[in-house]
Amino acid sequence: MSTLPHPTTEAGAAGLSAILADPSGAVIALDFDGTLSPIVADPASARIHPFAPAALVELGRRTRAVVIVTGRPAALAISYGRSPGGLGLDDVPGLVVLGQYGVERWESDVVTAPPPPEGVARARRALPSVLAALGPSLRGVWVEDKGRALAVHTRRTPDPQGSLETLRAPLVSLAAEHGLTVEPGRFVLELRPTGTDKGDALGAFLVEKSARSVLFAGDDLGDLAAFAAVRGSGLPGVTVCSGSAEVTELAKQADLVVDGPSGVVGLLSALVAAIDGKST
Ligand SMILES: O=P(O)(O)OC[C@H]1O[C@H](O[C@H]2O[C@H](CO)[C@@H](O)[C@H](O)[C@H]2O)[C@H](O)[C@@H](O)[C@@H]1O
Repeated sequence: MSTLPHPTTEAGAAGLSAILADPSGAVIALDFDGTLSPIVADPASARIHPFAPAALVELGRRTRAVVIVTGRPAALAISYGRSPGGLGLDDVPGLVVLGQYGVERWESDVVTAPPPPEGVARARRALPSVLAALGPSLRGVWVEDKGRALAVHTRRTPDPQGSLETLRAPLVSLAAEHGLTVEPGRFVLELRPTGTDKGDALGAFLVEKSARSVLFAGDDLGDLAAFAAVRGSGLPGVTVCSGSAEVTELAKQADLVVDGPSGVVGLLSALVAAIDGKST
């Protein structure tokens, strides 16, 4: 028997009640890093929480849709979304991944996306000299090239927050010069195409699926747009914060705060049990 956590807001309580009363109309939407996948120092070593795929498979069988809304390339979320020797995200019935802040869509093993804007290639060429000009204080800064975006990470520098602040203004200028936007995250600043965010992606998905209710869980600043989309949809909905000491803004705006990815997985499992009438 698992216990379903209670939202602390009226809107969240109404959202959760609507999901439980009519699961076949519910969309369950989740961020990847920091929500389904514990934060690690090396982004290439990130892997989904081992119990997440099983819970999502069960939710996929009971709800309108499960969707991952992530800054990662969609195919990478699928690749990192497999538990060792177990189930993977691609086992979730009908799963859709909206990757790179909604620019890419993965569905039934096929990724669709427009070509990256030319500005990304220009920023890629200019970035090394921008970093070099900032000097040795940025030792440990690492650039993750995502094809249609460049993520500049500071987690592995001696002073991750200080390095982030040093980088902010030069990267904002570089982005502006090449028609890109800067997406701030957990010890990362991403240069990515303008024009869409997680809120646009989730909002359009809810319409596409004729959703009657929604739950969205995230952990980082880029997830605030998805929180706004839940409220802006006019549907009963629950916003969930995968809590951490690194980001506090999301918890202030969430209907429910849980303890990181393990708390999210506990919530998803309890939701399955509650839908089946088996939770406390
Ligand atoms: O939208 P998300 O699924 O949350 O992806 C956002 C970014 O997450 C990744 O970076 C974060 O997770 C890393 C692995 O745990 C961590 O090392 C890093 O400090 C975090 O910022 C990813 O590397 C980015 O590409 C994503 O856009």
